Amino acid sequence: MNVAVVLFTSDLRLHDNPVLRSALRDADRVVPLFVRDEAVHRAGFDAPNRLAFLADCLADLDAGLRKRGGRLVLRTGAVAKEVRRLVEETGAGAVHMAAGVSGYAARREEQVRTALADTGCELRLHDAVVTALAPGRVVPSGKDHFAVFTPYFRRWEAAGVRGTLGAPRTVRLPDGELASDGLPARDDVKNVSPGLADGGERAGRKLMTSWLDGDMGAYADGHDDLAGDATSRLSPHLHFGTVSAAELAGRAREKGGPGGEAFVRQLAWRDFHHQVLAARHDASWSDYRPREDRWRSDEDEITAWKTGHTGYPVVDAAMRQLAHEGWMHNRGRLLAASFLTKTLYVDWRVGARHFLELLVDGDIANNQLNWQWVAGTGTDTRPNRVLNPVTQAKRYDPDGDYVRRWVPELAELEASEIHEPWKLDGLDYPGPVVDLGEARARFEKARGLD
Ligand SMILES: Cc1cc2nc3c(=O)[nH]c(=O)nc-3n(C[C@H](O)[C@H](O)[C@H](O)COP(=O)(O)OP(=O)(O)OC[C@H]3O[C@@H](n4cnc5c(N)ncnc54)[C@H](O)[C@@H]3O)c2cc1C
Repeated sequence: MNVAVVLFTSDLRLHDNPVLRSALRDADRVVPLFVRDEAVHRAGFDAPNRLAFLADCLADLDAGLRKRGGRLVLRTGAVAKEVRRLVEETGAGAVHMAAGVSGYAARREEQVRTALADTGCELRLHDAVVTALAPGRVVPSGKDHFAVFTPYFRRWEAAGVRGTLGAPRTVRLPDGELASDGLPARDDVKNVSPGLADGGERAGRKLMTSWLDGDMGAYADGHDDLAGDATSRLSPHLHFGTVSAAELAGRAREKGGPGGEAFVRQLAWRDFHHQVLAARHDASWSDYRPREDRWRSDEDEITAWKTGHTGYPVVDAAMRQLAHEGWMHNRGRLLAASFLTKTLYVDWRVGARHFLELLVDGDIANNQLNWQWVAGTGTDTRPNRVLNPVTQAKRYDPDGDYVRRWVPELAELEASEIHEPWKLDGLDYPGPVVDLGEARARFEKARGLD
């Protein structure tokens, strides 16, 4: 009996999963394993919204495996130790897992490799599982990653994504009993955002299909329209791997048209940030391009930002959407992050940490590098641009419907009033936490632009 272990990580799916397919090709018995890693818990990365979504994903993965004759084995502890234990229990000859991009993933890979060193069992890593294109697959000459998106995108497009793999028909477990912890239940997780989406591969594939079958044409012009909500909302599924980035990019490319092209470009942004982090693990919490910032830290202002009470309606709407759904529209993320880092001139790490506490798609590569992009310490080629929350609101929420949805205090206001409520009297809504002109001057001085 030839046994392989499949260690599921950020690839909680049966469709288009090169890790699972390789294991099934190489071995006649496969043990699907997920380890609830103590290190993730210690790092505080198991925030309630992601834990709840993960519970859905594990339940669905287990159900899909059972339909095919298998099941998910769940263990809790240090990943390397648990993998070794299972290898000893089953006599597995190989452990298959997806290659990751973060420092955490690199350490985990190394620990598993070390733990297996004297077992005769090999670790096999698979590329292009978490991303559509593997990090390092395209690089500028003499460098290990692209630091600018546009040239990366040209090479990304030319390289093309790999073909899609189907889901396996059967998964055969080794003979005998295998111990497993009980699956976590979403309902047992406390402090979950009330509007959190459902997780799991079936939910992800349903969303992907309706997105690809829908009017993607509207995406090209509408993806920045805050109230229109015309983006895919697939980010949590891409984060947990319940939807494959390669399959999604391949299918969106086939669909084509301006909407399909604009959407594929966003998927390439995801790969771009992943290849930056893969080459620069330190960029998760250190400035990618230090600017000698001496950030401010006013606790009242930070609290106003976190709770959606800055007095700038579009920023407050975005922050309240985050609290309610565990998700925020991309334009909202840009505005909220610009407001914190450039208008309040607060360290991007404060904002990134808060986002990671709430975002269901909270992802080290995408979150930290987007925060750095906005703060001007990352890969933006115009690092000192400041987004004005009033002009941006008038442009991306012209009727005020996004603000009305999330800031009920302002629901009765006309479109012409809603983005500047300080001009009106008698509202139960805070005044602006800062004057925009003064804030811009402060930022320009700090960056030596005055
Ligand atoms: C400050 C800030 C923090 C962010 N934090 C995260 C995060 O933790 N996790 C996360 O997945 N995305 C993050 N993003 C990127 C982006 O906002 C979300 O991916 C997007 O809003 C998710 O919605 P969607 O799936 O409907 O996107 P769509 O517009 O439908 O795009 C499809 C997919 O493309 C990818 N994508 C889109 N925009 C970006 C981008 N700017 N960078 C990288 N990938 C992108 C995402 O995987 C997304 O699901 C952040 C952006 C900013 C400005």
